[in-house]
Amino acid sequence: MSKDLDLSVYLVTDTVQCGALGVAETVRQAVQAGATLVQVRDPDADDDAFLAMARDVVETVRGTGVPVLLDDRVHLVAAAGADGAHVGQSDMPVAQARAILGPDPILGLSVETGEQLDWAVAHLGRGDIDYLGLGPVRPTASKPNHAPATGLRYLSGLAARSPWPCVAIGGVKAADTAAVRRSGFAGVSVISAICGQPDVRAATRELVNAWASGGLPPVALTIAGSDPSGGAGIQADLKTFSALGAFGTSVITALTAQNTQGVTGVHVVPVDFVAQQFETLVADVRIDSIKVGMLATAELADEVTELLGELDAPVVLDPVMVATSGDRLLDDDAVQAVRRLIAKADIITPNLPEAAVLLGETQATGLDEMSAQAVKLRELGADWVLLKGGHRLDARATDVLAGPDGVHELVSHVVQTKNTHGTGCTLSSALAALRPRNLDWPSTAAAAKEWITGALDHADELGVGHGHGPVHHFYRFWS
Ligand SMILES: Nc1ncnc2c1ncn2[C@@H]1O[C@H](COP(=O)(O)OP(=O)(O)O)[C@@H](O)[C@H]1O
Ligand SMILES: Cc1ncc(COP(=O)(O)O)c(N)n1
Ligand SMILES: [Mg+2]
Repeated sequence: MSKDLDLSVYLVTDTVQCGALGVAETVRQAVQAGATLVQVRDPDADDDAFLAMARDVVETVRGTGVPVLLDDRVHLVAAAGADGAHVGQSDMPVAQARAILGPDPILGLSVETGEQLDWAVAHLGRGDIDYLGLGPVRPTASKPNHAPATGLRYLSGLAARSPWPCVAIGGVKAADTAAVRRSGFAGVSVISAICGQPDVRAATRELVNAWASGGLPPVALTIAGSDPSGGAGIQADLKTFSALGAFGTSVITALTAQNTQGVTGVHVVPVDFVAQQFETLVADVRIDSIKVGMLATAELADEVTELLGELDAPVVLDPVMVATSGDRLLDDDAVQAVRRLIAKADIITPNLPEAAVLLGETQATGLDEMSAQAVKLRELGADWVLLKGGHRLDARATDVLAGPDGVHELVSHVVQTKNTHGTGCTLSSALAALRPRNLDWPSTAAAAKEWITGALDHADELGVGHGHGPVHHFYRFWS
């Protein structure tokens, strides 16, 4: 019988390591960030204290679909309302545990050696247990008396012989996750990689992402126009992706003839060929995040709206209307089509003039007005709105992020430079590059804002063009 167990990021609690945050709160945050299975473990607690803690944890994850197992104490599973148990080699024998639990609850078994695996294979039925925990991968503080760490290579040999899915346990870190996955395991089981980490959500997210990607870098897609001067459009997006560790792919919507002083012409790619670029790409390449920029015409905007429906990846929409130089990049009659596209986006990044056009209002001048407009823009259907304040710099460069739980400001110092060509393109593609490795949009936006401020800080080092030059996408790499 398959119980459809997702073992990929399996949290085992440690009361001491969870520290002041506590076991239940640690579990709550980890599950929120994507942990798939939880085991309550505290060998030192008496049954009453353990039961209370287990009930707390069960209550905390209720409704999430994430199962809760108890370490060792099979007799408390029913009382705690837990979904099963995990037994070690020196705990209650599997047959007895299964007899107490009945056929449905989840039962896991720790295995450390080839002999133990051979015994399990010879004596246990396929349905007696649901998974094996193989370890330790490294020596750990949680289980100091256990067998010396045998390492991943030895354990993956056991996993290959196991008729049950296996998780790797014992000192596993996010950086090990890709290797664990490639070694044939169904998941990583961790204590200290989550319990006691300064940011439990971020630590869990790192494991979840590392597992999901198998250690591969995210692939980001930009759907945008070309800027031959290299500071905006597709060129800025690919540089940004590269600088931030995402593999860049692109679908080109329009060619512009453009330099740092202005746009002298736009050649729109036929809609069918935009679709062909997209379909050919996604037929072969996984896409982890998408940035949409210049759309030029209503027809293209509608086509892209349709195409995005085929992918399940976060979408950043930069509703590009006018270049820094003042030249139009979107037909007047295309604004309605861009509004339709907004409903397909997770986050939109208008500048102040674009926000005013989308709302049919005058341009915001104060921060309160900016917040109000950001909130109103959410009604167009994107969960998140990053309203950029580059067109109203005072003592600070302040952007406003509006989301489901309110508004907050993203603040940086003002950079004294005229080289701001492509700042909007660069910021939106930074969001797309960073989202797969961050927990949520607020943390992604904070990282993107910090990065673009650095790119502006170093813009004058490039000396490209005579007008509004580009920002320095590779400031973290070039000396
Ligand atoms: N001179 C500056 N100093 C610091 N940050 C800036 C400056 N100009 C723009 N920014 C920032 O760059 C990003 C792009 O904003 P903005 O210039 O409004 O977009 P767009 O290029 O689409 O008009 C925002 O985060 C904004 O705060
Ligand atoms: C092809 C293309 N796409 C977008 C922009 C907007 O530039 P900015 O990032 O300064 O808003 C641009 N100038 N050219
Ligand atoms: Mg812009």
